[in-house]
Formats: sequence, C-alpha cells, structure tokens
Amino acid sequence: MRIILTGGGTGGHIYPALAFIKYIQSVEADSEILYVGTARGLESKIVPAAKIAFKTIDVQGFKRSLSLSNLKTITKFLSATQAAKKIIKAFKPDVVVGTGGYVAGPVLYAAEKLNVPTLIHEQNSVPGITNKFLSSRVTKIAVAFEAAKPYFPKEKTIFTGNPRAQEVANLKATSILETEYHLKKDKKTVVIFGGSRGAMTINEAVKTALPLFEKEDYQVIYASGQIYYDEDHAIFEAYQASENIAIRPYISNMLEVFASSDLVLCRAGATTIAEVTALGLPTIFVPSPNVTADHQTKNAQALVDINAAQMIADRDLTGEVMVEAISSIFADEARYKEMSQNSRLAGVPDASERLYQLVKEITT
Ligand SMILES: CC(=O)N[C@H]1[C@@H](OP(=O)(O)OP(=O)(O)OC[C@H]2O[C@@H](n3ccc(=O)[nH]c3=O)[C@H](O)[C@@H]2O)O[C@H](CO)[C@@H](O)[C@@H]1O
Repeated sequence: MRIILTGGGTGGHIYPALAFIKYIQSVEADSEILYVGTARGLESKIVPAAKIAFKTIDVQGFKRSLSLSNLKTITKFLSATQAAKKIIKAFKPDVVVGTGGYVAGPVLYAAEKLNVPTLIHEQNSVPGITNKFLSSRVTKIAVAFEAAKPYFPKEKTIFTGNPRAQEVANLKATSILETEYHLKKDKKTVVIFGGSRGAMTINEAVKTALPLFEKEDYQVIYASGQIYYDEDHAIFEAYQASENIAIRPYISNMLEVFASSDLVLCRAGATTIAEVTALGLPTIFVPSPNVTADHQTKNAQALVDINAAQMIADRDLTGEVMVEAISSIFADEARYKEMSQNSRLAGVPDASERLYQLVKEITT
C-alpha cells in the first residue's frame, strides 16, 4: 500500500500516526509511506528521527475570532493546498490519513480534490477545528472516544480507538528506571508530566512538592517540558542527586517508562489516555484549562466515571494536593488494584488493526 500520513503540532497528533505506520509496516512490509508535516511542528523532529520519509508544507492555524491574520491564514491555506497537491501527484498514494493539527487541513483537502480516498483520525472526545472542517469532505472518520461520534456524519464515523494503544498494550517492565534514570527497578514509581510540551501549573506544583517527594517511600520521574526545564534548571539541578527523584526536560522513551512504572499524574491529552489505559495504569489527571471546548476534562471524565482515574482541576492543584493524591493511591492497595483493572478495561489494544481494516475498506 502507498500511504500518506499527515498531522502534527503536538505529540498527541503525531504519535498515533507513527504507531499506525509501525503497524502497517508489520503487516505489509513492502508498503511505501510518506509523512507530510510542517517545518516548525514537533513532527519535524520526531518523524525523521523515526526514519520515515518526511516532506513539509507551510501552513498556519486559524484564530478563533475574526481577524486580519485569518486572511493571511486563508492565503497560506490555498498555497499549502497547491503544495500538497504536488506532493500527492508525485507520490500517488492509495490513501491519505490525517491525525489532526493544522497541517492535516490542506493535505486532506487536496487529496479529496484529487479523488484519493481519505480518512481522518480524531483522538479526542471533542473534535479539533481541522477535523471538523474536514469531516464533510473525507471518506471515513475514525474516533478514539464514543463521545466524539455525535460531532461527525453518522454514516462514515467508526470507533477504532487510538493506534498508540496497540503499540503499548503488550509492553513489559524493563530496567530502564535503573539504567537511564538512576532510580530503583522495584520501587513504586509515579511518572509526572504535563503533556508533550509541559504545563505551568504542574511545574509549579512539582517545584513545591520536590522536598516532600524526597521523604516519600515511592520514587518520582518528572518530565517538565523544555521551556520549564530551561526556566527552572537551577532548582531541578539541586534534586538530580536525590535518590528517588529524576527530572528531565522530555522523556523520549515514555512508553518503556510507563510500562516500568505504577502511577501517572499528567494532563488529559488523548494520546496519553490511550497509552495509560492500554497498560492499565491508574492515573491522576489535571486537565488543561486552555484547550478547545474544555475537551481534556471530557477526556478525563470518561475514566473518572469508571473509577480508573482521579481528576484534579487545574485551579486546585498545589504541591501539597499533588503529593496527597499520589500518596493516598499508593497507600490503598485495594483502590490501586481496582483503578488499574478499570483502566485496562477502557483500553483498546487492537486499535491499529481496526484502523487498518477501515483503510482497507476504502482502498479496495
Ligand atoms: C495543549 C493541547 O492542545 N493538548 C492537546 C494535544 O496534547 P499533547 O500532544 O500534549 O498530548 P497527548 O497526551 O495527546 O500526547 C502526548 C504524547 O507525548 C508523549 N510524551 C509526553 C511527554 C514526554 O516527556 N515524553 C513523551 O513521549 C506522551 O507519551 C504522549 O504520547 O493533543 C492531544 C491529542 O489530540 C489533545 O488531546 C490535547 O488536548
């Protein structure tokens, strides 16, 4: 199969595409794959590093209110569509798959104009602006939350889960905490991070919590995001020697770290949710208050409702609240076990397979 994937801006749109590429390569070794992204998005680092053919187009996002810069966005959209058409004509894909983010707009739009079958994957419980715009044009729509279905045309929308779940589902714990993070292999471990780029509230809370964490009988691995790491380098540096705390700007082997840990505290980004549920990890979510239609709270609520997760509102998070939430889950074994079982029940370990069937359906 010849397939173009596109999507980007943040990790949450890129990792599902990469997971799906891995799956396609495992079932069709002779498949030809091209990823289209922007030069500025996180995809320009992550995709070439994964050794996947990568081409860029220039595009910018819409502002939600009417503004002059939207005029510029429209002009850019039109020229990006032309650039995407050129890439599509040269590559001759059987299908074009978009995973959200601004860059997917012109690529999928161009594919549809050229009569190439198209599919979009929506990771969230509330669709992003790009996928909403594309929904009337594409051939099929795959969703990772049942709650997203009502936003899309019923006849072409199918629940598949998030491909990242399948990539993670069978991972086993390794010695990575010991070998790369100077932590103990068998000590209870909580992973803390604020989405793929870090989060200010979580970072502030962690800074207050660090002296408290030092006294706990569990260990902490924290990814601050590059911005906060640079800002607070001096504070973090002082804890690098601490026996039960490891701090990094970004954890590049996050799946292995998850599989080797016991609890997660993070934003409620959709891809993270797919990962933690595939592994049956109990989670404390602090949804970002700055996302479209408060979709992270809705993402997290689905898991709180089945007692797989706890939620703390961003405005309520402090260092003390953070430590108390983590410590009390670790202290209650029965609760921990129940949360873990319920988390696993929410996972979709065959998500890539489901998405692949859908691709097959529209290309044959
Ligand atoms: C602020 C914002 O707009 N966030 C959105 C963005 O989230 P964002 O990209 O932050 O979040 P997601 O949780 O979906 O994905 C983050 C990904 O980065 C990985 N990771 C994170 C930190 C780290 O140090 N190392 C690492 O590998 C996680 O394991 C995960 O695979 O896209 C998601 C998916 O559309 C949305 O649900 C989020 O609301």
